[in-house]
Amino acid sequence: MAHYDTLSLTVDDDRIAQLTLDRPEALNALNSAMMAEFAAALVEATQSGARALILTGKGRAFAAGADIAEMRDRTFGSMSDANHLALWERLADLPIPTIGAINGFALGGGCEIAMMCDILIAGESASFGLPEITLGIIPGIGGTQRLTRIVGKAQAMDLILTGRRIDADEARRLGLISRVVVDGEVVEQAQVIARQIAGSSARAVRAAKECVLRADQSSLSEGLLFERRWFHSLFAFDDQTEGMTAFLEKRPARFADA
Ligand SMILES: C[C@@H](CO)C(=O)SCCNC(=O)CCNC(=O)[C@H](O)C(C)(C)COP(=O)(O)OP(=O)(O)OC[C@H]1O[C@@H](n2cnc3c(N)ncnc32)[C@H](O)[C@@H]1OP(=O)(O)O
Repeated sequence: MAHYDTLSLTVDDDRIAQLTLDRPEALNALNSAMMAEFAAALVEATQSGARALILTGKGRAFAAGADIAEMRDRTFGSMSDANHLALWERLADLPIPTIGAINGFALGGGCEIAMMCDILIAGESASFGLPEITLGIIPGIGGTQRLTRIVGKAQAMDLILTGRRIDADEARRLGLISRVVVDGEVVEQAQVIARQIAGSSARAVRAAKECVLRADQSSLSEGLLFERRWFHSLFAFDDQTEGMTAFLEKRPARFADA
């Protein structure tokens, strides 16, 4: 793995990649150096053959948002010419499942990156919010769009216009995250989920991810057709025969790429 200054990337023997944001002294504030390294690390993780990626933060935050010190003196020209913050979107395009393991603060851009993950689990004392309004700006890493799709207009307006923070239980009630776990066990629990995914058929996992994501972006009839076509196509591969044979022979399936 390459050396990074603002994050670390590991890939273990089970082909689980873990990307850890690593600027704990600034609560993992997302600066330009981290954004460039993040994009490079995603490429490296994918090329390593990883079957799932865990994203977490070092210290008492997942990430407390974009780096305010770095942004304060920026101008409209420098922000728009550089299409600032656009690189973070690469996470949403990753072909393998992503699991956000949220410890502590996930605010502003931290919350927005978390919402890009496919599966999101958080420690009991994690907190989420989009406080950009208090800085005289709005979310810039997809926060208004993703939050509205996830929780609906009224809740999104409430959270974005007031900038208030919510705890892990409220985030789960609203649908932002899927599981709340004991603080300190977030990464461990994410690894359990990642191993389960890595032991499944790689093609079926990819198909499932593409279909679920399609649900957000297409009409129901297009989504249903997309799902059915993927379903049919999985019968072209050995994993389907192996999965069904294993069930009938009452043994665990042994998928080729697991
Ligand atoms: C543009 C959009 C993306 O769409 C954004 O993300 S804008 C940023 C939105 N985020 C915020 O507004 C959160 C800012 N941070 C806080 O409100 C607080 O730090 C806190 C998360 C509530 C934690 O407060 P606490 O009192 O526990 O800790 P400190 O405030 O002393 O923070 C420690 C240390 O980290 C620095 N820091 C925290 N967040 C950021 C940030 N977003 N950018 C830059 N630096 C940040 C903070 O300045 C402290 O540094 P120190 O004074 O110790 O040098």
